[in-house]
Amino acid sequence: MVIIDHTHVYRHITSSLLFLRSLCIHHSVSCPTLLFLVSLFTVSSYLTLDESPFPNFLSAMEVLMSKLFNLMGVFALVQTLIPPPLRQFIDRGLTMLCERLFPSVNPYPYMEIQVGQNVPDNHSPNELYKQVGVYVGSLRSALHTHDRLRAYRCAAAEPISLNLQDNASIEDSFDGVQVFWTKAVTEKGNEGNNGGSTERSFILRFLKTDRENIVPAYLDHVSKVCADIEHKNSRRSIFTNSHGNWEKNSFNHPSTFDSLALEAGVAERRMADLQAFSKGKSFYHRNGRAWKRGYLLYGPPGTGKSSLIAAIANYMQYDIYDLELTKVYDNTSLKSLLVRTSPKSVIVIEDIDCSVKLSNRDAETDDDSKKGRDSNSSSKFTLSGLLNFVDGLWSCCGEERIFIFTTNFKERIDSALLRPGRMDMHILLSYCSFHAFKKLARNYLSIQDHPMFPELEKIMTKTSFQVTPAAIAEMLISNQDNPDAAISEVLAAFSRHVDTTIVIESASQSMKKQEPQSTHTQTCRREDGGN
Ligand SMILES: Nc1ncnc2c1ncn2[C@@H]1O[C@H](COP(=O)(O)OP(=O)(O)OP(=O)(O)O)[C@@H](O)[C@H]1O
Repeated sequence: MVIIDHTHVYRHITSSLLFLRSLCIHHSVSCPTLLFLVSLFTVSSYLTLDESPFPNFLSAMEVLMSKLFNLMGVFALVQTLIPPPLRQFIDRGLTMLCERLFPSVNPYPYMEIQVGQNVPDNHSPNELYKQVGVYVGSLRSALHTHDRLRAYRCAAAEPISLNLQDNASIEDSFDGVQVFWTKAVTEKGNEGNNGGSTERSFILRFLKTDRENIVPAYLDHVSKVCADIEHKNSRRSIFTNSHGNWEKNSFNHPSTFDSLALEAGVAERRMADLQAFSKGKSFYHRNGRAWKRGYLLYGPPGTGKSSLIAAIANYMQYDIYDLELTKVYDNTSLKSLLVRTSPKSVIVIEDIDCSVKLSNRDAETDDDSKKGRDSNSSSKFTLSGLLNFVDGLWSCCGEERIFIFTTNFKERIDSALLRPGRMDMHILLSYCSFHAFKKLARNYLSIQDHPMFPELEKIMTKTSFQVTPAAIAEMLISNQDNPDAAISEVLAAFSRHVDTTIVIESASQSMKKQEPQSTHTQTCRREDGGN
């Protein structure tokens, strides 16, 4: 009696199936070849069995599978010995034979798309080939499933990129569909002679039934991911306008949301807003809005407006276009500058109230003003030109852009420029609070707490004397190796003013009774003449 170990048989079956699958996928073995092999096994099993082929189905299967398994090993060995062109020839022949014999059976369920190094007609480099290389190297599965990868770096400052070894394959999925990439390398011409050449390509393989889901959506996805990676890896640039053109420079400002001393929760809210913006393409399009965002940063000098712009650009990994309005000749050149900005960029106009005379439209009286012109200069550039720049038909000729205006005097800016849609958020950057001070102390002095903190907090909340983060930063920098001295200096600066402030405040209050006046103006004046 034959005792059959069922587990043994199942294990054979499973491993054989897995082996078949991997042969199909990674080694371009088509179904006809496999059908041929399996038939060969069946016949050989039939011949080698003592009795009828099916005296006991499971024992027959066991024999069959063990033979199949052995032959697969031999096949894999032979496969390495057969040159690829001959292998492809045999495969094609068997595929055609199979299609003739069994027209209703799909002998090769996979579809392949070859992405070559060059465009076939004009031999120019195939951009998609480069993109696939970047994409495939970025797949996380590459690190986990491959023991051998290639690493390269194009320039010293660029990050390291990974890529597949020649003839290696990798699996990916898109919208629930499984696809496989193979980095194919074919030798052409006489090997070893100068006339021979190497043809490289990526081959995308997926089930024919998935073709509708894959082409072109998946290839578009590959291009997009590659563009994102390249954008992320590229170095930031800052552009400034000169003679109607943008001049490019590399942007290395180190400011980040972490290095900024802001009020509690401000950095987090800004980052959340920026994140929502960067992911909001479909939201903006669905609602018929141009995919752009406008921020007005206002507050006294030295409160971090420029630093916040740099932090935003670094956080979003956007380039900066620093628009100098005094160098813009007319509305047409403004428009042409706008058209030449790239997507994923921050367009900045600093100190918008001082750049050119863009006074309140309602208050414009003379002839030039009626035409919307800046009467103080030879410029034909107008306020309405600027309004259209930020939120007109031309403002949406590039996508994913952030407009940022800064000013020390928000009240001087025309309300039309500040309305939502142009400046969506107005962000006040103000004098240094104790919360912001602690952040500066953490960044500049590397301390989280200090015995003098409670006293400093008390004084900072008690006095209306205000100091900008820039001024505090200076005190900390000059004592960066000595936290005690640094905190003492800040404490002394506030203590010196605390009495003065009380005097000024009480004087101010008594004056207010006669004629209302801003305490804020008093404290600012004190700071100007400070120390
Ligand atoms: N909130 C802040 N957090 C950290 N550093 C700051 C902050 N504000 C100012 N600083 C420091 O002070 C210096 C000046 O800041 P910044 O140029 O950003 O100020 P600003 O508001 O743009 O000034 P202005 O209105 O004169 O252009 C920078 O070196 C920056 O490091």
